[in-house]
Amino acid sequence: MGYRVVVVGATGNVGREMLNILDERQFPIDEIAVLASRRSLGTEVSFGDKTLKTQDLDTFDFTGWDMALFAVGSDATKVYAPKSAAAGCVVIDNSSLYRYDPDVPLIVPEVNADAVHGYSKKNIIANPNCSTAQMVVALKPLHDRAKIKRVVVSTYQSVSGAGKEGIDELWDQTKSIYNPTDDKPPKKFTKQIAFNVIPHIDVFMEDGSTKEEWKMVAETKKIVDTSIKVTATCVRVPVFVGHSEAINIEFEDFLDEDEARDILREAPGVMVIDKREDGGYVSPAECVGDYATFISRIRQDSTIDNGINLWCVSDNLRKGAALNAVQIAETLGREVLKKG
Ligand SMILES: NC(=O)C1=CN([C@@H]2O[C@H](COP(=O)(O)OP(=O)(O)OC[C@H]3O[C@@H](n4cnc5c(N)ncnc54)[C@H](OP(=O)(O)O)[C@@H]3O)[C@@H](O)[C@H]2O)C=CC1
Ligand SMILES: N[C@@H](CC(=O)OP(=O)(O)O)C(=O)O
Repeated sequence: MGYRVVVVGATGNVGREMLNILDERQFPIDEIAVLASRRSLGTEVSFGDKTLKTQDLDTFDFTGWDMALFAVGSDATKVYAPKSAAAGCVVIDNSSLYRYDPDVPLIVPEVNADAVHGYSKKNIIANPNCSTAQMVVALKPLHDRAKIKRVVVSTYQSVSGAGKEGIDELWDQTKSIYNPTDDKPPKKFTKQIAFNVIPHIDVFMEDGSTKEEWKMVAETKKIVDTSIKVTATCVRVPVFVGHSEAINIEFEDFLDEDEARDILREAPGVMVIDKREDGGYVSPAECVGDYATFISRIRQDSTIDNGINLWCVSDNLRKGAALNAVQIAETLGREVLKKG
C-alpha cells in the first residue's frame, strides 16, 4: 500500500522537480494529484512516463489525501496549507511562512530527521531555504566533531531561486545584450543580472542585512544548534541552476583539514571533490540534476586558531527544495505514517 500524494505548484520549477524526484526515488504512491493556479487548469506535467493534468488549488478537497508537497510561495501557502492540514493531509511546505514557528519542525533529514515527530502540532513540516539546506548538510558532521562557534558565509545564488521569472529574465537579458534594439530592463531583479552580480536577495531588514541572509542565520540555529553564530552575505549571480557558497568555519576545538575531509567523505548527502589541481573542484553547472551537496577547496584558515574554509555547491531546486521535501516525505512515511 502506498500514499495519496498532492503536489501543489506542479507547474513551477520546484513542483516539476518534485514530480521528477518522486518518480526517480520510486516513492510509494497509490494516487497523485497535481495542482496549480486556475490559470494553469488542464496544463500537462510529466510524472515518469505519465502525463498528468493540473487541477485548481482553489477548489481542491484535501480530504483523504496523506501528504501535500507545497511549492507556491508564502501568499498562497497562507491560504491553502491550513486547509490541507485541517483535512488531515500533512503539509510539507517549501515557503518560508512556517519555518520559524516553534510548533512546526524545520527539517533537513541528514541533520535532524528526528524532528519529524513534531509535525502533529499543526500537521505541517517546513522545508528550509535553499542556501541553508546545502550549508547545514556540510556543517552538521563537522559540528559533531569539533563544535562550531561561528560561520562566515558568502553565497553565489542562481536565478532559478527566483522562480520561472528569474530564469526567463537572465535568458532574455543575455540575448538582448547583443541586440541593442531589444532592451530588457530589470523586472524580477533590482539590477541587470546578465553579466553582473547583485548583492541583494529578498527584502532589506532594519539592520542592513537582507531577509535571505537572516534566514541562513535563523534556520541554521533551528536545524543544527542555537549556539552557532552565522553571518551571511547573499549574492545573485548569472547562473541558471546551482547555488555556491564560500564558507569559513571557526570551531571550539582544533580540526585538521585532512580530518575534516575524511569526516565529510563519510557524511550523508555529501560528495567531496577536492583535488588541488586545475578543475579539481565542483562548479554549479556540474551539480545540476544531482542529489549531493558537493564540497571542495577544504583548507585550514591559518588566520584563526581553529578555522576551516570550504566551497559548497548544490542543485538549489533539488537539495535546496524538491529533493529535501521528498526526503522529508520519505521520513514522514517511514517514521510516522508507515504505509509504504
Ligand atoms: N526551499 C527553498 O529554498 C526554495 C523554496 N522555494 C519555494 O517554492 C516556491 C515555488 O518556487 P518555484 O517553483 O521556483 O516558483 P515558480 O515561479 O517556478 O512556480 C510557482 C508555482 O506556484 C504556483 N502558484 C503561484 N501562486 C499560486 C496561487 N495563488 N494558487 C495556486 N498556485 C499558485 C504556480 O502556478 P501557475 O503556473 O498556475 O502560476 C507555479 O506552479 C517559492 O515561492 C518558494 O516559496 C523555491 C526555491 C527554493
Ligand atoms: N530565496 C531563494 C529561493 C527561495 O525561494 O527561498 P525561500 O523559500 O527562503 O523564500 C533564492 O532566491 O535563491
